[in-house]
Amino acid sequence: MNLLLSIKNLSKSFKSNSGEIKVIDNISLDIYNEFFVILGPSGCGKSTLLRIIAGVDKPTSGNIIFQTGKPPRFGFVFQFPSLIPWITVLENVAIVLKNMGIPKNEAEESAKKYLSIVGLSGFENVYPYELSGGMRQRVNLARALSVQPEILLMDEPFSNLDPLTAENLRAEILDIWLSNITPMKAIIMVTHSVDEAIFLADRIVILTPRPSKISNIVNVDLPRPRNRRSPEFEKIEDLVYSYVS
Ligand SMILES: Nc1ncnc2c1ncn2[C@@H]1O[C@H](COP(=O)(O)OP(=O)(O)OP(=O)(O)O)[C@@H](O)[C@H]1O
Repeated sequence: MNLLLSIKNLSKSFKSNSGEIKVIDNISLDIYNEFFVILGPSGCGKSTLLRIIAGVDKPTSGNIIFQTGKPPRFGFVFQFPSLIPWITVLENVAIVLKNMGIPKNEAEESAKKYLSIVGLSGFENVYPYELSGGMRQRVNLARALSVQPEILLMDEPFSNLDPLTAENLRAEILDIWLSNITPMKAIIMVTHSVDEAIFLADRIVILTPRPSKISNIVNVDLPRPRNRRSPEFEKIEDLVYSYVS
């Protein structure tokens, strides 16, 4: 495995009316080319950690060292897709590429390609309000993939979807990840679902309640697609639950 980034002695506090709230307490982690999941209870600081990795928030102390010496290209998928309502699905993806300076035709061709990868061929010319929640999240994913990220950051991407849609999308993200059709070297995903973490991850870091420290790191060395009913899956589930509780 190739090391991509090292989180070194990272702490984060926020100022509030009642004083300082410490959210992250001295976390150090190495992330390799892997599907890496950050698991922890609500409010422990998972999203904050993801935002700091992305460079959109700053740590109070500590830092992140990128192996290449500079931050890689990130793609983001958040829990709630933030699509622009008055432009089509195709334009919602292409706009990101046009903003990067890619010419209109090329941006639209590329947007079509990524919409097809996420199973939305034929929906290019519809508007976001015409889509189901799952389809909107697919557009979000197409948009994140279209920038050809080296690291895809996902913050609870399935938690606002119905169970069946969430399960389909999990399978598709795994397919995309395993097929190497994109230059993605790692996926870093935040969740509070133990089941989802074990289903998807190569490794899971389990955080404690706020201020979050590392409780444990678990390797999920199971072949894919994973069978949730297998004794091996259940064994890891028991182990992870023993660390979260
Ligand atoms: N900009 C901010 N200013 C003040 N407090 C903040 C800010 N961002 C986050 N927090 C606080 O930091 C804590 C951690 O928030 P964060 O969203 O990182 O947690 P989380 O583990 O992702 O939670 P959840 O699973 O519920 O989404 C929370 O108590 C939150 O209120």
